[in-house]
Amino acid sequence: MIQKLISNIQKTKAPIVVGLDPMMNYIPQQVKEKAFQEFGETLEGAAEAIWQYNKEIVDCTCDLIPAVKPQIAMYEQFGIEGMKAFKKTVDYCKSKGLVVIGDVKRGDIGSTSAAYATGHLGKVQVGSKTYSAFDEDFATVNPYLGSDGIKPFMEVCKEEKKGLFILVKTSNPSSGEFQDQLIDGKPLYELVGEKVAQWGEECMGEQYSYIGAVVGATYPEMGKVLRKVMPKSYILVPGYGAQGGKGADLVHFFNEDGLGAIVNSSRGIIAAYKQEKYAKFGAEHFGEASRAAVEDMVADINQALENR
Ligand SMILES: O=c1ccn([C@@H]2O[C@H](COP(=O)(O)O)[C@@H](O)[C@H]2O)c(=O)[nH]1
Repeated sequence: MIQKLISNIQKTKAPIVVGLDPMMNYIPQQVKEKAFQEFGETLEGAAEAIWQYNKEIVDCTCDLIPAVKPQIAMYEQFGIEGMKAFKKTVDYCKSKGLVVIGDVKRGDIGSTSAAYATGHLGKVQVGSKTYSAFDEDFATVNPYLGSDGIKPFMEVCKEEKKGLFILVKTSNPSSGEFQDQLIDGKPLYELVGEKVAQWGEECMGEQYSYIGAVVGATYPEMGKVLRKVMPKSYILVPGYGAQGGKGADLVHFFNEDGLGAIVNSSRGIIAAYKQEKYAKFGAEHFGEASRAAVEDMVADINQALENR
């Protein structure tokens, strides 16, 4: 799957991922009204609105982008109906040739991690039959329970040719409270980065490992260090746009080959129609506003890479 991600990035010349984080207040009124007319103001109605909103954004952007990152929390809050919209979104994006990164941030004791890995990346056994439940291509994983929480995910990735992005240095303002703590003079995020590089060696694709890392765009200096610590790991970089990250901050997340990083923007793309810059599209043409925001993001990052 890492090879498909790289080939999609090369084909589109867009080292970006669109975050499908469909919060209700981003969904235009006309989409919600139509869904509520059909299903009422119910969890099913909310899930239908999410699905229609995602579908329009994907239809308007899929030829420009290599991958999407649905954030499971935005679906899970609507219970089973929300999870059905999550699954429908995953399947639809895959049918459009996109790589799907499930932002699920799982990780637990070994036996529980094994079940998470089966559900999101693997196949579950039911009697004599097996089923792929959610079937994303990559999943985000929290490493802070240690190796036994990660190994079951790695095993499933090896079997299924899927991949992981392991949280190393997150983009949020308080990520340093724990992640920057020094242990024998080294910050914890660097130790986790070293571990990711080690795990990655066991899981090599042709050029890059299918065990990648998450490093926030909001910490470019740390990104520069971590790029060197994990030379063969793809870095998923959230924090562009709504959290303040810009193309110029991101050049050191990439390797000299122009590969090695994929930058996420969620609100900046899916709610672009609410920004002054894209207001001309109006809520009616929210998908076209997202398309314009994708074009601008790709140009910003590629220009920064050309000028480095
Ligand atoms: O360190 C991290 C890890 C994950 N995220 C997720 O990425 C998106 C960011 O959304 P924006 O709207 O582009 O800010 C969201 O799903 C987060 O849960 C992150 O931001 N930082």
